[in-house]
Amino acid sequence: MTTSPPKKNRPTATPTRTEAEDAIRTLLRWIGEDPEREGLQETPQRVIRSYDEFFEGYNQDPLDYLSRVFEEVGNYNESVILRDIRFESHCEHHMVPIIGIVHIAYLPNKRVVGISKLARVVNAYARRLQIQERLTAEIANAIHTALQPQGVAVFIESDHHCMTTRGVHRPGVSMSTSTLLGKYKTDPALRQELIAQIFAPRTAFLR
Ligand SMILES: Nc1nc2c(ncn2[C@@H]2O[C@H](COP(=O)(O)OP(=O)(O)OP(=O)(O)O)[C@@H](O)[C@H]2O)c(=O)[nH]1
Ligand SMILES: [Zn+2]
Repeated sequence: MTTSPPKKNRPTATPTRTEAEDAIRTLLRWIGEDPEREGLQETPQRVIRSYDEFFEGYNQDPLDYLSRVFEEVGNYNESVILRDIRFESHCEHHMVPIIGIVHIAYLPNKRVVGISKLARVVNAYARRLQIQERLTAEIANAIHTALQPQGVAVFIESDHHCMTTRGVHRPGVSMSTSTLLGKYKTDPALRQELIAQIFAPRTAFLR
């Protein structure tokens, strides 16, 4: 599977910031607007600053976040599960938001990672142009490569704005994807237990 290319490996030369802002002026004219009217004069700069945030993942190496591991885990040998990690991405077909949640589980093999780093990995891949299937697989593969755990599972549920605000206009449709690696794939009982844990009702005090 191809992964989203980091900025430094991009096949085409990076335009200057001014060229990027000019492209926004072109789009403003395309939709019938006057880029010189007062309210729009600074919009190209604002849009490009927004792009810096939306697509910051191209400047991040997710494996860096997983490089600090902890090995003093006692004999902990059960799943580590993070549920409901919110993410914001953009679909690569229409460049409009995909908003959803990721659930991550891994079965450690003597090594664990700081839990915030898993959310950072999600961010590093989500803040690129994506399709959900690839986002799911990339998160799972990164954890698998970095931690070499006994198993990894990633579940994503999301809302694709390209289906709700345009095109087929179907609000309320959610897309679910999953990537299961290692024991979660090969051991049906473990998988079933995991799915029951991940999709169990949330404890009231954690809401
Ligand atoms: N598999 C997959 N499809 C996606 C994802 N995000 C958006 N899409 C779909 O990508 C497809 C692109 O289809 P095209 O026919 O090339 O584009 P389009 O003419 O804009 O299609 P419509 O959205 O049906 O109007 C659409 O069916 C989208 O719903 C995603 O994460 N995964
Ligand atoms: Zn789309």
